[in-house]
Amino acid sequence: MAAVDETGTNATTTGGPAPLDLRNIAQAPKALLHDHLDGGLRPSTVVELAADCGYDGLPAADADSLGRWFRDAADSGSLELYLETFAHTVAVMQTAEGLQRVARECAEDLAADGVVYAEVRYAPEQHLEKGLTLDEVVQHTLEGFRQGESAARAAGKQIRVGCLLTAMRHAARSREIAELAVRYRDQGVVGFDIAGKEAGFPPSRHLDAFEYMRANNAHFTIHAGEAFGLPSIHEAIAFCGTDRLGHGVRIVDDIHPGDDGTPQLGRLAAFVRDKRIPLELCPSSNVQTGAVASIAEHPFDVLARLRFRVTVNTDNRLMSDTSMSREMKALVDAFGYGWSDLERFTINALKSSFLPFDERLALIDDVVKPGYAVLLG
Ligand SMILES: O=c1[nH]cnc2c1ncn2[C@H]1C[C@H](O)[C@@H](CO)O1
Ligand SMILES: [Zn+2]
Repeated sequence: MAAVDETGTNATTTGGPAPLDLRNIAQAPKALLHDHLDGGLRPSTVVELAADCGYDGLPAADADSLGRWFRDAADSGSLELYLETFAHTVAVMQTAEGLQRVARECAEDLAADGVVYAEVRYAPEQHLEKGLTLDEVVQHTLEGFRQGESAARAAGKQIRVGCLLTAMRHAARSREIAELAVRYRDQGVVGFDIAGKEAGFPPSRHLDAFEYMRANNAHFTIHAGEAFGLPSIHEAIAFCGTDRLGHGVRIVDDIHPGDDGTPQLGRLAAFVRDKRIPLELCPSSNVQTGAVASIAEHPFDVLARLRFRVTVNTDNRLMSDTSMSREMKALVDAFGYGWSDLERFTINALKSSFLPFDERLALIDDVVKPGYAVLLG
C-alpha cells in the first residue's frame, strides 16, 4: 500500500514518515468495532429510498440539506434527542432492497476510507414494519455486506465486515435477538450488543440474553458508560460479563489524581485495565450527545496514556458527518498522535475484535503492520 501526500505523490519516494493528513490517514489500514448500520447511510440514499418506499417524513428534500439536518439535529447535547434522528433512517430500511443497499454501501464506504475490518451493528427488531421476519432482515443485511465486500474488492480495496446484532434496551426482545445472533454465527454475525437509551434501562434487564450468549461461547459487547456512568459499566462487566464496552468513556470517573498528582485508578477502572476490556471510544458522537464537552477534552488521551485498551470508532457516520479517518485525524489534531499511535489503536481494535484469533493475527501481520511500515517511512 503506497502512502500519498496532498499532491498525490507517493510519500515513500521522499523518505521519512508520511504527513499525517486526512488523505494519508485514509490510506492507512484501519479497524472499526463500533459503527451502526442505521447511523451510516449516505444522505442521497436516504432521499432515494424514501421516494422508493413512500416515506414522506424526511425533514429535508435534498441530500445536502438532509446531511446537514442529521448533523445539526444529532448535535443535541443529549443521547435521547440524538437517538430521535434514527426514526428517519430506520423508516427507509424496511425492505429487502433497502436493507441490502444500505449494507452494501456501508461496506463500500468503509473500504473506500481504508477500513480493512469493520464490525457493523443494527437492531433487527426495528426493521419489521413492512412484514419482514427477523431472519429475513438478517439474511438481506448479510447479503448486502457480502455484495459490498465484492464491490470493494473490484475497486481494489480489501474489507471484511462482521455483523453485530443489537437489541434495544428499552424493549423486551433481547433473548430472541441473542438467539438470532447465535443462529447466524457461521454466516457473518460475529456478536451481540444492546443499545438505546441508557438511563433507566440498566444492562441487567437483559441478563438472560447475556447468559444465553455465554452459554453458547458467543461474543457480546454492551453500550455502557456513555450517557450514564460507573454503575452501568459495573453491571455490564460484573453481572453481564461483557467482552467489551460500547463507549465506556465514563470509566474516567473512576480515575482521580493522587496526592502526588499522578492518576489513581479506582477498583472498577483498575479491573477494566487489568482485564484488558476494550473501550469502543467514539469521540465525535460523545461530543454530540454531551458525554464530553469537546474532542480536546475527551478522556481518550488520558485513557490511552494509562494504557487502557482504547479503540477509535465512528458510532454514526451520518449523524456525526464523520468517517474512521476523520475520527483519527481529530485525535491527531487534539493530542499530537503519530503513525505508531494510530497503528497501536488499530492493533488494539483487531485484538479486541470478535473474529477468530488466527484471522485477527493474519490481519495484524499481513495488512496492518506492512501498511503502517510504509507510512512510518
Ligand atoms: O451511541 C449510541 N448509544 C446508544 N444507542 C445508540 C447509539 N448509536 C445508535 N444507537 C441506537 C440507535 C439505533 O437505531 C440502534 C441500532 O443501531 O442503536
Ligand atoms: Zn453506538
